Amino acid sequence: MSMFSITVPASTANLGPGFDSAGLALNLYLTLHVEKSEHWEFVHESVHLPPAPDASEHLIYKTAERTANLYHSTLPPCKVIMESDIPLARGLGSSASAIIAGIELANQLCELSLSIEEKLRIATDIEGHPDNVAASLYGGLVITSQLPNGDIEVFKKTDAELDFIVYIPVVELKTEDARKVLPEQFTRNEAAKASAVGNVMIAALVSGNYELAGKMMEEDLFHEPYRSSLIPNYSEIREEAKIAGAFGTVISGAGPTMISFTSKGKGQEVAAQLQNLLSSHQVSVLKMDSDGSSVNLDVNNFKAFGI
Ligand SMILES: Nc1ncnc2c1ncn2[C@@H]1O[C@H](COP(=O)(O)OP(=O)(O)O)[C@@H](O)[C@H]1O
Ligand SMILES: N[C@@H](CCOP(=O)(O)O)C(=O)O
Repeated sequence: MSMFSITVPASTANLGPGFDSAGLALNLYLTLHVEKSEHWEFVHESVHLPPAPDASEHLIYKTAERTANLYHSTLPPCKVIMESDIPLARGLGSSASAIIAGIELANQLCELSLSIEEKLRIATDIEGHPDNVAASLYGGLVITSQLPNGDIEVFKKTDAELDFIVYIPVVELKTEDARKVLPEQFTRNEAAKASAVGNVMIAALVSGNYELAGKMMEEDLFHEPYRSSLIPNYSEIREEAKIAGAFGTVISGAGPTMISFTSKGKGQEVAAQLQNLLSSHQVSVLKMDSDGSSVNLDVNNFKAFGI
């Protein structure tokens, strides 16, 4: 008998030049059903999830324990039944969604009453960058910046008139590996050019000038030039999606999935054309998730368990 469930959306990060800053929540979900138990146990019920490791090795448990410890609290043992639509290590923010789920789990079990800002700060400490975790937590399009004092500023927008097409290859690419190919440093000239591209892209995206936003997405200088060789069919997907009518196509997060932005209602047509060319990719049309993570209490059961 479930006490509560936690739902967390997937996300796409960067949107081209918004490296480690821009994120957008997508309507694929990680769901946890949490039951009281004598000992910790995870049960994975999805083709996207590998067999569950020991609880002590589970990213969600480790995140929940770290969160509880931060507030000098102890997690009561639970059985967690997990379902997921989010493919792992494909650039759709699976680790960020798991981290948000772990924080929400500790927040409920230990009655921490964390604010959304506190959740974001813990999640960013664990993930290393705020883009995916902010999108999964807040929903919508988020533009984030972590300040030197650790505070994280978040701008959120939910009214983008867009469809999103994801091209998911069979192969995995760990974010950790895709970060290793990036330069440690940029010259002032390189940094100025790269941030100018990002500035115009964000201004265009937020103001609804999607033609310009798509054009600038494809001009990224922060990460795409270094990662493109790791991405199956990178140039072909960009070129064919443009011909089919997409505003722009970029690497989703650290890849290997790519994502196109099209006008609302155009997604299916573009996806159908690209799926014909990409027999080994899964091509899907997704929508923005506007709400971010949520917790649904089964009030009767929650009280009955005395938590
Ligand atoms: N629901 C989950 N439960 C446990 N671990 C997860 C879950 N989702 C992701 N992970 C961990 O995160 C890794 C993928 O993270 P990462 O390389 O950052 O790719 P992604 O782009 O999918 O976030 C997986 O290999 C797994 O170790
Ligand atoms: N800004 C990060 C985003 C990683 O996203 P993921 O979905 O691949 O985990 C990066 O580009 O490394």
